[in-house]
Amino acid sequence: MGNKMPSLEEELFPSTPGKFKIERTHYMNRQFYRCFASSSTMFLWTLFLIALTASYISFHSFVGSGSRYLTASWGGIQWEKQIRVSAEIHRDGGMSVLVTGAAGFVGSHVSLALKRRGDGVVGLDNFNDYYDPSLKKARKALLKTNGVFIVEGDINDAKLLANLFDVVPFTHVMHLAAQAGVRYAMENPNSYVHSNIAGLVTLMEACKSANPQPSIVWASSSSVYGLNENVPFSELDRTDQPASLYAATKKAGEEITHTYNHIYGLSITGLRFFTVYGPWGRPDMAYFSFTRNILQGKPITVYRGKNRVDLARDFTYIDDIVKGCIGSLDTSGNSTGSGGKKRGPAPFRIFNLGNTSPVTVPTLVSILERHLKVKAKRNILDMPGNGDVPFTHANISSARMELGYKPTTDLQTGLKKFVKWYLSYYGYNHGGAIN
Ligand SMILES: O=C(O)[C@H]1O[C@H](OP(=O)(O)OP(=O)(O)OC[C@H]2O[C@@H](n3ccc(=O)[nH]c3=O)[C@H](O)[C@@H]2O)[C@H](O)[C@@H](O)[C@@H]1O
Repeated sequence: MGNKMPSLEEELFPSTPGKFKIERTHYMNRQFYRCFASSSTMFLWTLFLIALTASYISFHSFVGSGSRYLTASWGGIQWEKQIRVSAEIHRDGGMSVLVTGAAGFVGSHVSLALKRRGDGVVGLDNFNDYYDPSLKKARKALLKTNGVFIVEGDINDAKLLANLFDVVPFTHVMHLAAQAGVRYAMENPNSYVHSNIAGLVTLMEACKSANPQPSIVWASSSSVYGLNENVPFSELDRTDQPASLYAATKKAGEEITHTYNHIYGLSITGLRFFTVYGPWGRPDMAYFSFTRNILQGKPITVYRGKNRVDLARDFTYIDDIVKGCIGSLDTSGNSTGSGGKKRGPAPFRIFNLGNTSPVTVPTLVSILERHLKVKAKRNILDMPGNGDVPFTHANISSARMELGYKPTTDLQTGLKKFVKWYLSYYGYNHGGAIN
């Protein structure tokens, strides 16, 4: 009997289902001939096979729903192990954070920063194709080499969320998964409802039922200020005049999270991000698509507001946003509920995270031209009624006071870092479509 027998784990969790069948048949045939060489050996083999079958059945009842573990893309012993390892905390007083949208722009940066300081991080992302999924896969690979495991799944999958909370008692959730983009909401409105409303509620349900309940920090948007004209935008200004469906779903998110805070005692911090940019950024955003088109010698469309006024944004560099996110996690305070019941009041906070110095879109283009050393072909167009707002400008005194938030990167410096990354990632001759 010189042949190595497959271990129980190899039998139950073959690397591919096809391999399982072939190897097993082959193995059985060999054993069949050997066994029948002697009847006493045959008796022993019968006993062995009965024992093997019994342990197979009992193992399945132990894991609860065997079919899910063997057929779903998530689940299983190996999967759980990767999650536990990724969630391990390596510093005193550290936290274990579930980061949704971890393969996204902000999500990947926050995950890395948390991991580097010793916190446990598990990512969740559905890798949808709103923009080139290969960029998301590249971010995933970067996170993997830094010890962050990203689960491939959707925040609408309540079973998956419950399972994740069963495996790891997350202290915090950094919720960054969303359908982003202001103008795309006219093309695909339902994707905003799916991720920003339905997905958010499914996540809140999972958080409220988890024991212990995590504290939640999540991404709202500067777009909630909509048609507000008070500048700079303060958290106390009105936010009931959204200009796009995207903004409306983010505003709805602020109201939805408030009810979960009120009814279930979940600690909630909503962050209104102001046009975040930087390395590993989102290809659908203006600074990114302008860079691609300028390098390819293609024209760019620069929108202009009423009365030929330039549009302006309070562009905020990714590293500053990451600091704001981590400051929010560190100061979030605990959720108070348990068993789905509120035990006392919990914090409910909303902060602007901006740069406090708006820059016009034509100036953004000029900075890019300088860094790229290529002149842009500009098409100036009156802003269509597509959900855009003319300008944004953040008042950040609240975030400064409560989170110690202090942006330090101006647009010129931040774009230089972006261009450097862009050229190293795509090269000068990146010809393929980015979106
Ligand atoms: O701060 C926010 O809340 C939002 O910031 C960005 O939205 P937006 O400011 O519209 O960012 P871009 O799409 O990069 O547009 C920036 C500016 O460039 C202008 N633009 C955009 C595209 C284009 O082809 N031409 C052009 O002039 C837009 O009108 C806007 O004024 C993000 O895309 C949203 O996900 C985020 O929530």
